[in-house]
Amino acid sequence: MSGIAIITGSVSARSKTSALAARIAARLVREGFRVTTIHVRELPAEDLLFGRVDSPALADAARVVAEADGVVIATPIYKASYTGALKAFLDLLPQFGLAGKAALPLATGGTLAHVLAIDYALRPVLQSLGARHVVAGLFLLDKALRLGEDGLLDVDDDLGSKLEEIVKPFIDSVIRQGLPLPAREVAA
Ligand SMILES: Cc1cc2nc3c(=O)[nH]c(=O)nc-3n(C[C@H](O)[C@H](O)[C@H](O)COP(=O)(O)O)c2cc1C
Repeated sequence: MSGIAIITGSVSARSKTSALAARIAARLVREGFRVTTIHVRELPAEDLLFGRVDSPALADAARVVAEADGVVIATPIYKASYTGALKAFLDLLPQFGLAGKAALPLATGGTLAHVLAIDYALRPVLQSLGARHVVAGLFLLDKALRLGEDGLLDVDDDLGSKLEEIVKPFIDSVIRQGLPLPAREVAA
């Protein structure tokens, strides 16, 4: 069974981004993946800031990423980019910590002015970490996301089909990486 690591970058306890990530997690579990979610806000802040990679909580989180076949990164946009908390965690990963993995970038934000933050901010860092395939991501406006009392995301048909559109290529990419390369590519 392939493993997926989901990394959420919100610092809020009641987070629309984390609710979005939970929805994606449930979809991936239904598909048969083993899913582990790392909420960066739950990692020890001082260890994160001081780059203590050997702290047990950070070492565990890094191991989850290392062992995953695919990674979903879900972040709110802060100051036109992904959050500093997320960056602190990504900085602790090895230089090519996403090598061989499929990656799905997700962002929530308050303004469409920053809809491209996925492409100009998040995608380059995933590529620099060696991700094999960064699939098309999704930016959602916070006002389009509603949380229920239980903290779960209300998903109407429109949102449901947007999520399906981005999850399917990610699943295909994770599955494809387990397949042998065509002979022509191996010989090259
Ligand atoms: C400190 C801070 C900075 C923000 N900066 C931006 C921004 O530059 N662009 C934007 O679109 N939204 C910005 N937002 C809005 C959040 O991205 C948006 O509300 C997001 O959905 C919050 O996600 P969460 O509920 O998971 O924390 C900012 C919010 C905060 C708290």
